[in-house]
Amino acid sequence: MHTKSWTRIFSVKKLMKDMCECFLDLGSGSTAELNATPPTDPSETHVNVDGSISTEVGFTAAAPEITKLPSTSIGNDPDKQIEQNGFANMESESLPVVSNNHSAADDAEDVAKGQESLKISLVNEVNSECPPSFNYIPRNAVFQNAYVNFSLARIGDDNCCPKCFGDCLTSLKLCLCALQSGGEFAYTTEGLVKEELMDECIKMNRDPEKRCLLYCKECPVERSKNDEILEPCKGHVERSFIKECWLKCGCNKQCGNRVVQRGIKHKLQVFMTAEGKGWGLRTLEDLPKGAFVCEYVGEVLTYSELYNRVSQSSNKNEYAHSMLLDADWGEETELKDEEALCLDATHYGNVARFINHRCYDPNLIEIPVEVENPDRHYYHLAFFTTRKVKAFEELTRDYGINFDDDDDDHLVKAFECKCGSRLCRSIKPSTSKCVLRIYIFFLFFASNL
Ligand SMILES: C[S@@+](CC[C@H](N)C(=O)[O-])C[C@H]1O[C@@H](n2cnc3c(N)ncnc32)[C@H](O)[C@@H]1O
Repeated sequence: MHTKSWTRIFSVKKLMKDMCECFLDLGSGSTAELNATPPTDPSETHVNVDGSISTEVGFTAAAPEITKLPSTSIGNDPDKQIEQNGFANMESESLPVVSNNHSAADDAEDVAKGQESLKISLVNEVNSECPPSFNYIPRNAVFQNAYVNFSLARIGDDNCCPKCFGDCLTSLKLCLCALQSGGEFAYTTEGLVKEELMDECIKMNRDPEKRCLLYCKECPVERSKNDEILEPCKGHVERSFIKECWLKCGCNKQCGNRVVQRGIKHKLQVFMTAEGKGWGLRTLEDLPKGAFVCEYVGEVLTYSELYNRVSQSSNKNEYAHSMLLDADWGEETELKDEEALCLDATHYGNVARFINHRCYDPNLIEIPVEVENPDRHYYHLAFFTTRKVKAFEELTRDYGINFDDDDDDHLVKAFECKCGSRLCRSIKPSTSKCVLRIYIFFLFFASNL
């Protein structure tokens, strides 16, 4: 324990790396701090809410409501072909619409193509870049090997609240679903995540040093590498779950413990960021703290399926749109391949694929939400606001990237962060901090001579 905390405070490798960066900085006379662009003040942004744009749009036709996606040969081939179930024809016939014609304008008016209860517009007032081509899906869809079984028979009476009626939130007795959300209802009667739960989630996410990590006995991430020697698990952040009422519960559809399953309820817009982060997502209305914004939707893949996609791809940033469903990893002795799941929104996804990263103090946080599946291998990743958010503010989340390390296992590869946070993790240390670190470095070596 003592050694662990000492290595956390003093990492020789990190110190050497910082020193090299500092020497380079001193030589060039520039620091990332000086280069960091502050985020645009939302109040100064001119927004075209009606969705009219001057760009071309390249969205493909939306996927039908399916729970199984066909096998795809997605990889480094830009002309990806979908091989089975006649999807190849559907794709090539409707792909891609890249012109300033009527359907492009329609796409800009509603990125979701009518599949959400609200239209989600798209604007680009910064450059002439076209939005990426992807299939909008409002709900997760299983790709191939992932084991996701929504059978009612799998939900035991202690995994739902069959004896409840009406609205569980207003009932005097705590329902069985609430007991699985840490012993209380996660939501207020206004449909917001309760303050205490939100603050606990923020604390768990904010400081990587204080995160509680769960370790798998045999980690699917390491297993996928197929190396001769299986590396130990690097750990998965422990998270609080929300359990929502569902089909087998006795309450009605309007029950206050059903929020994420109702879908997007606040007006959102995809827009081109001015800071060079590419496309981003913003709210068009003021949001209170704890409000549900959207869930991260994509193809449900096993980790090894995702690993194969990434390793076959020549563009290492292509899979920046994927997230692990690892909140439960490390709880069991051994996780089977088909139970170690992740979401990939690269080719099929929803608006969440546009959410950019902000270090330390983003205005969104992801919380695992259990709706259909009692085993927690599969769950929904839902984004809620961490504070009040003003209309036209960009919505951001912390990807959990450590810009210092060459973290090869992270699905999103490190980029030059332009989040503008005062506590941005990719900002190199200032000259004074640098001098101090050099001093500590020499002290350390002197004391070891
Ligand atoms: C999930 S995508 C987010 C949407 C993306 N901006 C787009 O145009 O599709 C993640 C990618 O967005 C970019 N990005 C996200 N946050 C950023 C940040 N704070 N600074 C710079 N680039 C960022 C990086 O290229 C990253 O790999």
